[in-house]
Amino acid sequence: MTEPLLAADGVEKAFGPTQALRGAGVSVAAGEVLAIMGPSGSGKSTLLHCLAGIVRPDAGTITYGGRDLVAMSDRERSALRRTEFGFVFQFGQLVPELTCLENVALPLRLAKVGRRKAEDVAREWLERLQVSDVADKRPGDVSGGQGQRIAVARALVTRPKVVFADEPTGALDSLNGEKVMRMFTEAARQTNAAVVLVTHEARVAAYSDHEIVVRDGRVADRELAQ
Ligand SMILES: Nc1ncnc2c1ncn2[C@@H]1O[C@H](COP(=O)(O)OP(=O)(O)OP(=O)(O)O)[C@@H](O)[C@H]1O
Repeated sequence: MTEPLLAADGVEKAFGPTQALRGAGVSVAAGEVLAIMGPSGSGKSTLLHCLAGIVRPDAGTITYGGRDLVAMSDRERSALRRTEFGFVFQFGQLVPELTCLENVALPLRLAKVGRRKAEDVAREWLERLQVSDVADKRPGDVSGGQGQRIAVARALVTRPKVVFADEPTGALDSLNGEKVMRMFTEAARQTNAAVVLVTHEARVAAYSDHEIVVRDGRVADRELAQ
């Protein structure tokens, strides 16, 4: 069995009186795409946020590359998110004032890569996601599917070890949603990144290697996708 890169066990999390997670466990290996499915309010996003070090669980363990994520300081976790994790969300993640190329180059610029080099690498990612033609447009002037492919390029440009995606195709029609998923999972596999994907759509989860179903804050089911 492949060694997990990221693993959670017995994770519990309450928001006031709401017990969002009640002992959830899951693991993902490098190069693997994991889909977290389940009904609305079952705890999918909370599990993703715990795995990504955004939310600290009340109990349970989360290990990333052999390191204890729960024990890390906020500063260490935010450094880890910046350097080793990438994120794709449903909406509003691109900076509207920047061009698509500048948006994709931004994480590299923040990591102190020079402008020319950052833009060269960003251009390669736009090509890979087949959105080179909108490089000089602003996010407000591109289609929803193009915008999500730009968001995927921006998440992958720093070659993160894990990419977290919460309903990345939730705002798209099925044709565009599948195109985004195909390009996203292909690109992630090429870089050997693990992908943790929250979705309620079976056709999106079909791009994963493993699916789990979260119900009432627990992992109800774990099965190999075909
Ligand atoms: N920051 C928060 N403050 C208070 N309650 C929260 C918070 N985040 C989540 N919850 C609650 O925790 C439960 C699980 O929420 P979560 O967003 O993880 O579910 P989900 O399965 O991702 O739902 P959806 O598919 O609707 O996005 C819900 O009852 C939700 O209202």
